[in-house]
Amino acid sequence: MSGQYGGETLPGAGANLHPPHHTLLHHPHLPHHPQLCTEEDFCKDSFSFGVDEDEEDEDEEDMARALDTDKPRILLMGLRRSGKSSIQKVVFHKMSPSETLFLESTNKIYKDDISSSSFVQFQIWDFPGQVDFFDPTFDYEMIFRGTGALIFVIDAQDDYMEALGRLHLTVSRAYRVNPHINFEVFVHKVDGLSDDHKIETQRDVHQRANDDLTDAGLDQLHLRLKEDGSGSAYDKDSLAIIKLNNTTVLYLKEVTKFLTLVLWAELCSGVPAHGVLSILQRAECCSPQRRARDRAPSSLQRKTGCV
Ligand SMILES: Nc1nc2c(ncn2[C@@H]2O[C@H](COP(=O)(O)OP(=O)(O)OP(=O)(O)O)[C@@H](O)[C@H]2O)c(=O)[nH]1
Repeated sequence: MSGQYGGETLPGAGANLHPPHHTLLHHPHLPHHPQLCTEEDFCKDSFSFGVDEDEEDEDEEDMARALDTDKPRILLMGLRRSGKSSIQKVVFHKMSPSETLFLESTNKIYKDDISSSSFVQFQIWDFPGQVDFFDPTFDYEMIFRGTGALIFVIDAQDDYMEALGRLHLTVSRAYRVNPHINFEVFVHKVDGLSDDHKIETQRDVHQRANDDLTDAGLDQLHLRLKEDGSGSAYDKDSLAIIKLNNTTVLYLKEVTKFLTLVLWAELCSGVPAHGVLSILQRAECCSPQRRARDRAPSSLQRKTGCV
């Protein structure tokens, strides 16, 4: 892996990508939540499968607590090192892309409560690279049952055939448990690809993923990609729109050449706003009371049905 990523070259990057700790995960402008603090706090607020016995009780309690909530849940899944934790931390914790070089591999499921207000609340669950559906301590049925959206991350710089196999397994299992899950495929790490190669990769992933589903008799399940390849990666039409339920809609957009996604909303003002806080605040504009006060819907509002 190159040491350059996110526009900055880090001294020693590449030589040692995993020093023991990185800095704060909590962004001062995000509403404080006990589950969004330092790395230590963050780690405590996780649960796992296939762990040491003495950790098991605690993990089960965490799991029970996490499942016992009405908050919409987004799962981040994909192969090891595909960039799941980076997406989560850049989007929701304002970590800089270059800092993600130092992220350690996730070996537990990390759940993250995002609570911007009483109106917009949801959980992001970041999974370790290789979820073992056959591990008896991993109750995937229970997890999928309460899931609103599943984001599958694919590393575009890697050979993605294995990722496609894993995507198929994951989506077909999840769909059988809960056909209402919103599936999103993020072809990630496109910064290393030329524009043509990027579009080609996205199309190929899309085609193969849907062909696999059709072959498995799941043609009613058509996967959408974050990018449709029809225009620039930075067009606002290339937004990933994740509807978690009837009231919460997330918008994820690739805005820099290097990484990834920021939440974006122009729900009410028509003026794009970047950053998780702004979208979460703006998402509140979608409340029925607020909508009643607002004027004619923007094109994005019409597109998303959030009018
Ligand atoms: N070039 C490039 N590298 C990225 C991008 N996003 C993440 N990375 C790097 O990819 C590596 C793996 O990122 P992680 O976020 O830890 O990946 P993960 O999927 O959570 O990995 P596991 O925890 O092992 O499942 C890190 O070194 C990141 O800096 C990107 O958009 N472009």
